[in-house]
Order: sequence, then structure tokens, then C-alpha cells
Amino acid sequence: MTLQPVSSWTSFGGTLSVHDHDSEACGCPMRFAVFTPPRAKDGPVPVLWYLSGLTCNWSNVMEKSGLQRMAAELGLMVVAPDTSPRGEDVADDDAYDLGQGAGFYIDATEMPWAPHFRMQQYITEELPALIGSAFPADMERQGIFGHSMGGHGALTLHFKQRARYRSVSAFSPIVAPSKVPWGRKAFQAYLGDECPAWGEHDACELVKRQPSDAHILIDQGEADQFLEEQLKPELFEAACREAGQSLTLRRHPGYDHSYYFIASFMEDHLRHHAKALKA
Ligand SMILES: N[C@@H](CCC(=O)N[C@@H](CS)C(=O)NCC(=O)O)C(=O)O
Repeated sequence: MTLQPVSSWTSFGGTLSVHDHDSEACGCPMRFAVFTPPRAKDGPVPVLWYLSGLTCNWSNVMEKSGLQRMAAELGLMVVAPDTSPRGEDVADDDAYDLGQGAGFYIDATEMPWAPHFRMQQYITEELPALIGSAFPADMERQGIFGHSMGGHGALTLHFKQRARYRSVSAFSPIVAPSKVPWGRKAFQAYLGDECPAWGEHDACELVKRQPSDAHILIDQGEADQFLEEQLKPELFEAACREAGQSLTLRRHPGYDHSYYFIASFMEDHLRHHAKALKA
């Protein structure tokens, strides 16, 4: 697997670098960004995966959240993958919540999506192998977090691969995709008609099947325009209570769905992961 360098900047003594590579899982070129903290000069550092929301790519979190200062201080590597396969040969939809920019971190089984929309395999297998071989990353210490659709990805991939992602948190996550319009539309398209398989990609279902040992941190703005229709954190709160899952869900008056909200609480999330990963 060859990495093509796209950009590189020094930031807070570390490096923010952007790379292209040909993805086998997605069958197209993919782009991702890595923040490497200064401490990585002394040896491998823990890796934190950030999964973005609808319409995003690597740049939203790297340009708007201000994560570099605290990731540098705590010695965390942060990887920001894209949210879907992209390109002229890749299926798409005119709507912002389906197709390119809306991969939902699952492997599609339905046409026309199945040939390229294999984001679960890409994020959990192909990209970790690449990061482990090309960067000073301690792959025994990985955590995962994300925003909105990426919060859904972080929670579900944690439950699917608890040994890989030892720490987990989310900003305004979609916690019950089987029950809300964004998730139902994507699952219908990528996985087909509603069936038990949908539950395998739904954080509320997964926690009830088997809670994890991790302590989950979720931040949610109360002025989020998607709160009541798409996010419904109360469903995850109830599922965690029923399952005995350790959870801190913080509701913040006045904050919306934007990166101004994410930037306000990014430090808390990085500290949450650094503590769990013993950075
Ligand atoms: N109104 C937005 C809906 C999508 C949206 O709010 N995306 C969120 C994630 S679900 C986001 O992070 N957008 C990019 C940004 O704020 O930088 C649009 O149509 O683009």
C-alpha cells in the first residue's frame, strides 16, 4: 500500500499530514489526515480515531476543532478518515445524507452501493494496518470518537471491536439509526429492507446485547437542530441504564450541532481518551 503525501504542516510541535492511497476495501482512492504529536519522536503513541459527520471529510475536525494543542500536550495521535468513498465511478445521491459524504461506517450489501461503500472494513481493517506500518502508532492503545454520523460510527465500532477500541466518546451522536430518518434512509439503501441485521449497526441494540467495560462519554448540545428528530440521546441513556453500561451523558444548554460546540468540549474528550489509554 503506497501513501501519496498531499500536505504537511507543523502544528504545536507536532505534524498534521494529509495522505492519499488506493483503498482495496473501497475500490477507489481515499484521503485521510493524521496529527502526530511531538512525543512520537520518542516512541509509539496511542491512536485516536475521529469519525466525522454527514458531508464532512478529514478537514472539518482538523481545521475547526482546535484539537492539535491538546493532542500535542497529551501525546495522542489523531487520525481523521473520510466519511465515504468518493469519485466519478462511485455511486452517489443528490441528497446530502446518502451516498458520497454519508457512508455511515458500515459495509453496504445492496446495489448500487455495495462495490465501494465498505467503510467498516476500511476503518477497522485497512486503515489501521496502514497507520500501524507507516506512523509511530501504538496499535495496542487505540480509542475512537466522532460527531453525529461519526458518533454512531464510534459507538458501534467500539461495541463491534471492543479489544481494538479501548476508549470511546461522541459529540451529538446518532444513537439509534434504526429508528430515526437519517439512519433508516441509509440502512434501507445500503443494507436493504428492515431486518435483524440493522440492529448489528445500532448502538442502542448493541449495548443491550452486551455492554462494554469502557466508560462512555457523550456531549450533546440542547440547541442542536437535529436533537429531537435524529439524535435522541435519551434512547441510548435508557439502553445503557438497562444494560448496566457506564455512561456520562452531558447536556449543554445553548450549544448547537456545529464545530463551535465540538471545539468547546474537544479538550474534555481528548483527556477522557488519554486517561483510558494511559497516554
Ligand atoms: N445543513 C448541513 C447538514 C449536514 C451537517 O450538519 N453536517 C454536520 C455533521 S452531521 C457537519 O459537521 N457539517 C460540517 C461542518 O459543520 O463543518 C448540510 O446540508 O450540509
